[in-house]
Amino acid sequence: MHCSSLLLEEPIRMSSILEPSKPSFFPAMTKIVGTLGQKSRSVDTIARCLDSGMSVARFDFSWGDREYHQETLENLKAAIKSTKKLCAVMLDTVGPELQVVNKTERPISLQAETLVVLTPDQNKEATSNLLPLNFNGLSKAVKQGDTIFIGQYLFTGSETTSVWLEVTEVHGDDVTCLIKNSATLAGSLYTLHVSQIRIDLPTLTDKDKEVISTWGLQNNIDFLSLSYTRHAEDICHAREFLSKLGDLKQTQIFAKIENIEGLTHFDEILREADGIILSRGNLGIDLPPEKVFLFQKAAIYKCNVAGKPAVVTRVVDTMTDNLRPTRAEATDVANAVLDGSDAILLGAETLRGLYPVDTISTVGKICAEAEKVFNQDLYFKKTVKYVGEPMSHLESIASSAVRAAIKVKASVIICFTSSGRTARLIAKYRPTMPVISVVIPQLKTNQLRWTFTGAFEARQSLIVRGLFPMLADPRHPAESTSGTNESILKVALDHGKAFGIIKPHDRVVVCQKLGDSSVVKIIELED
Ligand SMILES: Nc1ncnc2c1ncn2[C@@H]1O[C@H](COP(=O)(O)OP(=O)(O)O)[C@@H](O)[C@H]1O
Ligand SMILES: C=C(OP(=O)(O)O)C(=O)O
Ligand SMILES: [K+]
Ligand SMILES: [Mg+2]
Repeated sequence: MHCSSLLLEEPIRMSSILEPSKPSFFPAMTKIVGTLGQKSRSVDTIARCLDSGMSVARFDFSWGDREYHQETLENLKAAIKSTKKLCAVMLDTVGPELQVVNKTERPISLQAETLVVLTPDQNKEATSNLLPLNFNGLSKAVKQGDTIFIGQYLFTGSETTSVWLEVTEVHGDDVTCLIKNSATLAGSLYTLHVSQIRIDLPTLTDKDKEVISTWGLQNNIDFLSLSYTRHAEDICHAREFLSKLGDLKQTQIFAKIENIEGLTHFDEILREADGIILSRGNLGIDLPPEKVFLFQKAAIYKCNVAGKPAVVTRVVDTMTDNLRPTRAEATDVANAVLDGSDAILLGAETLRGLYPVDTISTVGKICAEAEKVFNQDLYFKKTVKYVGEPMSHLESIASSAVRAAIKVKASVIICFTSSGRTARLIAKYRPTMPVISVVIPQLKTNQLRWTFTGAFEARQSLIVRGLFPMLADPRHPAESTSGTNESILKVALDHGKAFGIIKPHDRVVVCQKLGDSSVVKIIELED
């Protein structure tokens, strides 16, 4: 994984492409977020997902109730225990998502060139010419000629179960549309998307607030995935809401950019958010297809230079039903890694797919191959130039640690961190070797009870490219004032050896704060 000799910007010997990859004890540096649901909720399947490289589990409240998701989460906990693999928890909100309500769950066949009426009257039964919605403001939001898309939850955009409509008339609360392609809507949950309009619904809905303050609080969620983030204020509101919920003030907020409104406010959203999810499913409907790549490259660049994680969705849709991705999908995953993304989010593939575990391992393998040819040198220079001078003390130390590690061909960087800040700054410079971030717990009190910090910080690094957290023993002194306190370092080295990433005679770069000075040191191991 770490000593790459190939660079895409240089001529590659074609036969070298076929050389087998060196066995790696570590999964890819790029992280995998899996959406857990019907096909990925047993303890056994989740354990295999963890073993294949999933490090964040997404629970999407667009569907399912609290009890259902709690059962899945209990299974996740059991799987974490049996595999000894850490996994973070992400709660995904419903937000202003428009849904077709099909209470009977009978399939509805829609015929091209016929008319269908969209109504807010949810007491009506869904039929081939009438579709009830969960929203009563559609007729005020659309006009004749607008394009509407309806697809099953986690649609790919091209299946025979998705339909495109054109608005022909608006009367009262109802909207009449011409069906552009024949399709059969099967199942109970259908998402409706109107291209490029504003939906007058709050980003954090009452249902979302209820779920966060019950399920979210009970389970100490690491990430809130804020669906349809459209403005920076959406993040501020969500942050304010979380701040009143005890430990959830530590929850990180990832803004999902799913429409043009979010895209146009990208810079202000990035300033407030802890990370970004490039929600290509919905955004791919809102944007003309020829513009999607441009958004992806521009957004990932901005996340990279800000040092905030970028997560890309909808990568191997066809693996929902197939054991192998298409060539286009396989290339797309690699390109996401080359663009600089931190993590890949799997949706339908793990939720209702036939091959959740194979999907994770296939995506992981593609990521690992792409990481080998990632032009770290170019990336490093670009980032240093963007940051400019004078650099902050910590940023200078972090970038120097990465530089030193590459120069001496270190097998791993070990960093000590409490808040996670140092680890994130090291990851920002995209080292080619894994970073073991040793999270040093701090004891804190609220006058009633003592608690240790560190668990959130460790799990939250599971979405950052290259970071592999390790929780330090709280009995070790948190404030190490002398270089002689090396006991935690020894534990970290042993951890790396046990995982097979550190071998005898390897070089290791260590980045730590000692008293009020920061040090980068290079150690050469004996045996
Ligand atoms: N070898 C070590 N053993 C124990 N603690 C250490 C060692 N090296 C550094 N530390 C402690 O780790 C903590 C790292 O936190 P800090 O430097 O504040 O990072 P961040 O800003 O990322 O939270 C500090 O409290 C530091 O004293
Ligand atoms: C992941 C996405 O959103 P959802 O929450 O609807 O799956 C997406 O739009 O790509
Ligand atoms: K959602
Ligand atoms: Mg979406």
